[in-house]
Amino acid sequence: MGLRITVLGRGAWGGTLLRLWERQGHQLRSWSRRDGGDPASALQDCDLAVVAVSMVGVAPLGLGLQGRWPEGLPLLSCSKGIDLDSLCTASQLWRRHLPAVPLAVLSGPNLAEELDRGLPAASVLSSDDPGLARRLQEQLRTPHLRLYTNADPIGTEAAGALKNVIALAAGISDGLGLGANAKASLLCRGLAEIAVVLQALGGQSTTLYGLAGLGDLLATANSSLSRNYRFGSLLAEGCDESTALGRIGATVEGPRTARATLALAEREGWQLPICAQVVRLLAGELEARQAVQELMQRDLRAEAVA
Ligand SMILES: NC(=O)C1=CN([C@@H]2O[C@H](COP(=O)(O)OP(=O)(O)OC[C@H]3O[C@@H](n4cnc5c(N)ncnc54)[C@H](OP(=O)(O)O)[C@@H]3O)[C@@H](O)[C@H]2O)C=CC1
Ligand SMILES: O=C(CO)COP(=O)(O)O
Repeated sequence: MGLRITVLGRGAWGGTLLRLWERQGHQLRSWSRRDGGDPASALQDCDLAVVAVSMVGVAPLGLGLQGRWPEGLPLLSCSKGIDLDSLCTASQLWRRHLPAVPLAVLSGPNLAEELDRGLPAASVLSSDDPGLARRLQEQLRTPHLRLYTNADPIGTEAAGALKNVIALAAGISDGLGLGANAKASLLCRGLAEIAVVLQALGGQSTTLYGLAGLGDLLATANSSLSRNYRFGSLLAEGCDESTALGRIGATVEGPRTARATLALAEREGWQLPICAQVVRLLAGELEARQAVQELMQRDLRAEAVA
């Protein structure tokens, strides 16, 4: 039997998920900020709430729904990033506002446009509650979207957030025409930076090499369908942040996530050189080629991750 699913946030990703599951025979309803109205009313009499708003929308939405969430209604969080104000992932914010909500995270190499075209993809459903993850895996899979489970929501989110920063850097590298060696080196050292954050936040290293980590990094760092990658190539052309954001005209999570991650890194004493150069570039402190040069000239070290 089909589920009654409410999608909160009908942007590119929310819209794609809506169409995907509607085709599977589920009953879909949605709410988006541009509709106005009360999101809580869209949650009445449904079996699952899927949240696909940008990271900036998570905290205000959580605040607005606090104390008004239907008891026992599971929430599937699909936002990828680290919130700049709280330095939290989406599920950490949801836990703050809705402490008792049954919570799962969806993340993986899922460029919306490819899924809309009916191309095959895989993704991971992550929850501290293995029963919830397995139930959603069974109910939400489609012939074109193969779902796996894991029990590492924080690692899954850390990987999904940080890959956007590295995909942005990959767009810069390709935009500057630095070649395959540079790109491969950047992705490897980028993966090492993702590992630092993931492990420090309590995530599991298997997640790093799974769909939400390496999988999503490969998809977004190699596709011009990725807004983060395209944003990076615009920086390489010499655009500043606001011009590049204006040209893309949709959510680009990498810049805010890079700033939030660097704030965490400064607080916790992590070394994240690529992320730090992205933030300096965004601030207009240096040009893209100079950022690369400085990365190449850092003190030599062993390859170890942390
Ligand atoms: N596009 C993709 O391929 C994928 C995206 N994601 C993630 O999904 C999230 C959404 O991305 P995507 O749909 O592509 O982005 P879009 O820019 O297409 O849409 C953004 C969505 O967020 C909503 N939103 C923004 N700010 C607020 C706010 N303050 N309060 C409430 N809602 C808000 C928008 O509402 P409205 O337009 O109604 O104002 C819209 O529904 C991001 O975290 C992204 O990383 C994950 C996997 C794939
Ligand atoms: O997360 C995504 C694909 O998995 C979407 O990437 P962009 O936000 O860079 O378009």
